[in-house]
Amino acid sequence: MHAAPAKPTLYVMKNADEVVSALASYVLHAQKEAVEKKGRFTVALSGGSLPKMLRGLIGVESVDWDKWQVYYADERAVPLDHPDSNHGLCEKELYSKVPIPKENIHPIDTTLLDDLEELSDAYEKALILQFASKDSARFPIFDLILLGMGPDGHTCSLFPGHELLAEEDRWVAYLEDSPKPPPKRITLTYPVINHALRVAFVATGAGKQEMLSKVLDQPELGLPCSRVRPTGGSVCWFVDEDAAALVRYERTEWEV
Ligand SMILES: O=C1O[C@H](COP(=O)(O)O)[C@@H](O)[C@H](O)[C@H]1O
Repeated sequence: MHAAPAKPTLYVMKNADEVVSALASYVLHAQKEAVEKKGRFTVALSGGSLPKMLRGLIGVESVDWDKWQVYYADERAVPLDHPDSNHGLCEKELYSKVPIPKENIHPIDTTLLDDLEELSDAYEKALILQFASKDSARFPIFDLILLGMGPDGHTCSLFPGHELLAEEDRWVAYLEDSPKPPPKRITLTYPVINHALRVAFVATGAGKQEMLSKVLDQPELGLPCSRVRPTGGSVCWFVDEDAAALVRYERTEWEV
């Protein structure tokens, strides 16, 4: 029998700083559980506003950085030092400030930037190496996927109305028509996101109010963020009061 898709849990904090510390405890808990069970912690990070929100982990002794294996929930097809690179942003906001081994970070292969099919296939192969063969595991099971919510309700590089919302087979897909620049990107697909053990969204600020209410209060709209419903895992939202101002969805008290 298949597990039912998880219902989102909503944690609302007073402000962005409280989101940062709640998120740090949540990530640490996920890390501890994963390392105890498997000796490693597989994480997919987003770009945008997310990397900065991980600052609560910087300088924390109980983070086992050498056990982290970091991938990207989505990436832009640009060189790693380009201002649009999600990897570049994570480097600036996180990796440069913590002792994470370079070999545990898995960026895209920038020799393949001219051929997006090759680029996404190569990223899928990198996942296969980490998570066993594609034949033995239908989809990889990340310990944690950290996501943001764009102003149009997109997450990863899965945009409203885009054909990739219907992808059922590939682990990593590409697009050349992202409505948000840059147009060329690769992204994890829903089957991968919805097989993760934990998925956490982070959204702060009044600019996210309307979209957050649509995503949580009107899932029937089918916005990309609303389609994140892991089966066998959990999905939660870490937001601040500014972002949650219009949301009617039930809140859950955050317990450290
Ligand atoms: O283009 C992207 O946007 C989303 C959302 O960004 P945010 O700045 O509104 O948090 C991000 O999660 C994704 O990784 C990125 O490529």
